[in-house]
Amino acid sequence: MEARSLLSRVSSNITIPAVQNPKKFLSISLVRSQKLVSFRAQNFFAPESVRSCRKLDCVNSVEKVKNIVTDEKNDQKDGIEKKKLAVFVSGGGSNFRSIHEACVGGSVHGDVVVLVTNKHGCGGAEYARDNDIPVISFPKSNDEPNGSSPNDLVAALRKFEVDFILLAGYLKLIPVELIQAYPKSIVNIHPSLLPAFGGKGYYGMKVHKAVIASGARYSGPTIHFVDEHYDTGRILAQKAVPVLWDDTAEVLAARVLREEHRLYVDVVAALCEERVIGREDGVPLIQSKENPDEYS
Ligand SMILES: Nc1nc2c(c(=O)[nH]1)N[C@@H](CN(C=O)c1ccc(C(=O)N[C@@H](CCC(=O)O)C(=O)O)cc1)CN2
Ligand SMILES: NCC(=O)N[C@@H]1O[C@H](COP(=O)([O-])[O-])[C@@H](O)[C@H]1O
Repeated sequence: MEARSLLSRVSSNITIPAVQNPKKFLSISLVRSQKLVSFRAQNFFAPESVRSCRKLDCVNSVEKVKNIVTDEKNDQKDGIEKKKLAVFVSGGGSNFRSIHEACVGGSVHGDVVVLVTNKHGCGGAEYARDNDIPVISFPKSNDEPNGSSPNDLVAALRKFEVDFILLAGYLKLIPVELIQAYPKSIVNIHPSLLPAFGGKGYYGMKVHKAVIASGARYSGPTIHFVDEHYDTGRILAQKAVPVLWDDTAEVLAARVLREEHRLYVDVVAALCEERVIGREDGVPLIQSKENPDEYS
């Protein structure tokens, strides 16, 4: 069904406070002119000094989005605070690097405040250390005897005042403790067009080999919210790329990865600018920065 047909007009701006769980308070406002809900979780576990009501005024007018004013001193852009990001990696971390570079360059209104990995020697962790980004090992394992427990990791992420968790080539299952602590605030990038070629066993080159063996003519990255199972959370963004007749898994992987870097930066920018809107049926949409009446 066309997205527009699901969008109907409501007469006034209604704020519906909904406590999603004792650790979080979700303030949801219906946008005046469309039945869309923007959401941001407020973290009650932040120290009192930084706890602030970040109830979001939904932005749906061209004026508001276009007249974005950057207040460098207070890390604000048109009243929207800069978001604190935790990135989870297991490997080389090229998606992590492109997100970090976008934060440093200003195209993403966020800061990577901590890196989490199950491989403390991986390329992503090396890059984090080279850029003075703290590294946390998770989970505890034979390889990582100093790894954190789920509850210790949640406590650490609270101390870093993390707003969003970005999985970028992280190869372990995120436990329910983390998902409950960060509702609608954990996203993952997967290198196929989910729901195809996803789930346990589908990661890295295994995904691209399966795509080629299937004869699929298209593949591409999917970014989705994370739930308690592998690759079954709500899809937020996708980008199709062609699969050519003579592609090897490596060639296809490189083509998909180039699009991953672009797509993830665009999605993280939307998350940090609070342009992710819930459609009436629960499908998350991204509001266009250039034309706020358009969604994708
Ligand atoms: N709760 C969730 N955790 C994670 C998700 C998710 O959607 N929900 N996404 C994955 C990333 N991922 C696909 O995008 C993925 C990663 C790893 C696996 C997998 O089968 N892993 C193997 C172990 C691999 C290893 O340790 O080297 C396994 O579990 O047997 C599937 C999909 C991140 N976490
Ligand atoms: N199922 C999870 C999965 O396969 N994730 C994939 O791992 C790669 C990590 O690359 P990077 O470390 O260079 O960002 C990326 O292609 C990402 O989509």
